[in-house]
Amino acid sequence: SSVFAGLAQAPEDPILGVTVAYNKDPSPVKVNLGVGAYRTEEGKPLVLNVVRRAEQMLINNPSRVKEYLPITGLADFNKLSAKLIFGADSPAIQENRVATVQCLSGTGSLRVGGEFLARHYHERTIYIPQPTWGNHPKVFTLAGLTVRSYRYYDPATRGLDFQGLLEDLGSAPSGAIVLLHACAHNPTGVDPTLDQWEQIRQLMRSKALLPFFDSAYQGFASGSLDQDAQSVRMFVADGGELLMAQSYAKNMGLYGERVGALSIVCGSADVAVRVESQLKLVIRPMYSNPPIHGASIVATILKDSAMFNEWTVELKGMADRIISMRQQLFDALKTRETPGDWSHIIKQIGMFTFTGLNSDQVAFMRQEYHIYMTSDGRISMAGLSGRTIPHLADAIHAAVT
Ligand SMILES: Cc1[nH+]cc(COP(=O)(O)O)c(/C=N/[C@@H](CC(=O)O)C(=O)O)c1O
Repeated sequence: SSVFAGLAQAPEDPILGVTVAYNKDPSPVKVNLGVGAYRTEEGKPLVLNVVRRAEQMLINNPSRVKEYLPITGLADFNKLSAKLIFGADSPAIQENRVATVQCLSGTGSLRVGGEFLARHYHERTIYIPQPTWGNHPKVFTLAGLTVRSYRYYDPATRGLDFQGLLEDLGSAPSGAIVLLHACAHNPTGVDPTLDQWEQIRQLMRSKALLPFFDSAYQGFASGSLDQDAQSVRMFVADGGELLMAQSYAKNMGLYGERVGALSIVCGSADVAVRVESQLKLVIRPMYSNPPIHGASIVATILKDSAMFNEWTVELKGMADRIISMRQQLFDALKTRETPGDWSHIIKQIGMFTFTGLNSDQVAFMRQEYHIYMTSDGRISMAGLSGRTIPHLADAIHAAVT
């Protein structure tokens, strides 16, 4: 017998469980469009050339050791990560008002930030977009925050519910925390325009709402690292405070290395010093200190201008391939005269298309066509290729007719 004999079987994760089901399917025509992980035209995971070069340099470095990193992580990596998202000319960086800690990828950065806020911030409520990344509510609830939603997506227009967003944030208690996707909103692929971001910023600052940015796709939405950071930089430019979770999983293809950073932009340098000291008390009993390998790869690339440029070229290549998948899927549905307006496929940006297909149609496509996607109708465009697009278009056509 076991002391855990009474334990219930937990359900599979809505996103990562799709890969579990996909792996069990023996069909030769199966396609995995679930997890947001980039695949090449040949359907294979991609290790960027610049990452391989950086790893080679690290391995060849005779003085390389495997000592513990500080609780806050690799110092070079932290400085370079802040520069990447806030900009090399960021006033907040120049005034030493940014506390940055290396965390376990985007998820770890969100969790450490959530725990820090639950411990040290006066407002325990965090407003997250409806819909949002499936893990967000669990991360913040377990961190000790109270999760509420703000309207974000309008199914009727398949666009932003901007009025609903402004109303919900307008009626939030002053000082509440607001989670914002920096770019390439997951799962909808719908981002506010720069004008709308400015209205959001004004409303939030007028109510002292605390921005918590989640940047998991910088460079993936537009292909430009700077363009995809514009929303964040508008908030930093006004001198206000914010939290920022960064992930290198997608834009540097470091999924399994778990490389990310949490930055807190503070009102003054001496506050930033105290914030960093308190972040260490969150991290030490959680995982003590972060892994060295992935952060060393990122620091090697970001600090060398030639490697940085090579990275931006490879990143744009990934973004462009995803955009061409959008166009090809849209064209394939047009050719089939599939009923409905599918223009959102080419209007949405980032890794995902929020198709509008319902859970029954998703289940049908899995059973009949071995297409694997999340039940909310989200498709990871990076999982497609010229070879699989016709098969997906056939499945969508059959599902809606
Ligand atoms: C918005 C967002 N934020 C954070 C993460 C966490 O990424 P990390 O690997 O911890 O750096 C992901 C991952 N999203 C994809 C993978 C996943 O669900 O874990 C996805 O939505 O498929 C996000 O989509």
